[in-house]
Amino acid sequence: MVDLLLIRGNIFTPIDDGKPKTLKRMDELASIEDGAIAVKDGVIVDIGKTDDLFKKHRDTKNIVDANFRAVLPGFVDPHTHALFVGTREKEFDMRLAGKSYMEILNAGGGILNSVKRLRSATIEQLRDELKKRIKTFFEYGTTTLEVKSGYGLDFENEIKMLTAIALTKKETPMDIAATFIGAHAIPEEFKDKKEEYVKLVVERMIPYIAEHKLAEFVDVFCEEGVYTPEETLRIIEAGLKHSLKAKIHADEIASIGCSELALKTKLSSCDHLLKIKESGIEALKQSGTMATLLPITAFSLKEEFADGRRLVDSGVGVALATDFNPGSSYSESMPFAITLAVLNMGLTPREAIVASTLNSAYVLGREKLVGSLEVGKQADFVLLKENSYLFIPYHAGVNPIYAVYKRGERVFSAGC
Ligand SMILES: N=CN[C@@H](CCC(=O)O)C(=O)O
Ligand SMILES: [Zn+2]
Repeated sequence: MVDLLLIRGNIFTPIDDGKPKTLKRMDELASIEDGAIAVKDGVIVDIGKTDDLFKKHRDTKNIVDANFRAVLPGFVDPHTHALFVGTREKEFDMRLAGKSYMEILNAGGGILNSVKRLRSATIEQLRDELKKRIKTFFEYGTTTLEVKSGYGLDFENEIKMLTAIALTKKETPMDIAATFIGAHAIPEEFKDKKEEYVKLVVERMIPYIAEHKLAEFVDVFCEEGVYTPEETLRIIEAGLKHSLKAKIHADEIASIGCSELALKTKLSSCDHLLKIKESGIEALKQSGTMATLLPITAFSLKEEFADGRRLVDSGVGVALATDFNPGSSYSESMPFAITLAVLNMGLTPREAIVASTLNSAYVLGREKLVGSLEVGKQADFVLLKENSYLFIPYHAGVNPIYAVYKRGERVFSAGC
């Protein structure tokens, strides 16, 4: 007997054929009108037409009627800074008045503002902050989430952040991928001795984090005035040597050769890419590195959006993420990211869904578990209020999510 039978859904899903979706394949969603999904032990064991599945599994006690709502894979958000203390709405106001993101950071605000507050928090406070935010992520349909460190910027506080993430993982059904980004800014105390800090990251933090399995990924803010491509490469190579996977923030504010690193080392993803040049696109394409685009950040910073259309047409695998953080993107909403990607980055609605599910599962190395609704994958799915995924960008600015299931258990319902 199955544990759950979802019936009468309009199912839309990418079909996983063993590699990230690129080019025309990114614009394809399989659909089952009046479809059903059978779930056993949190995993999809059958999927097809309601009539067929109902005959086979009608003895189950748990039947959910989707009432012809759209059913999609749960969103996979592969880039967030969701663990922080305190918001930065005053900086938002300063940006509206004309100050730039980098001016605020260079004056000791921005990321460094969040660092001051994080350092005085306990692990338990951090865990509670993250748990609270995970509730909101579920409400907006995210069922797999990357969370970065990067507001500690010293050994003790980076480890504290990653320990809080590990603690949270035990207390939530959300699947969390932890990323170490000790090189997220230059700590104030290392302002004039960045090389010493890079050494600390490479020689002390990475080996400790890898040994204690506190992170899956290493990340670097590769940017003008922050970490150079050379420093980034050293940090990434140290992470890879210790069996972490690697990703970088690249070409967000200036193009200084960061995405081009994809040709020199093994990166799971280059993220942001607002200012990517042809050489960067070529590097991603040749190396098969994914591009993770963060449209809410461009929107909040009032910057020109990354050219998603050009990246897709060049054959690069594109994923979408919220970049949720207290500075440049204070939104947990993947539906909002999808809306902006469709309206401002030139992606089709289908490409934006694939970028938020299967392609982002590839970025996090979870493609065998999540990202599509297929037999053998986790029963992570969302029911929309309406009958088509098109309502996500079309009915913009409202939450399109009706219910969310993680491993076959309901974790959010709009009615409750
Ligand atoms: N650009 C660097 N890091 C984050 C912002 C973090 C913050 O401002 O707190 C980003 O991806 O946008
Ligand atoms: Zn980021």
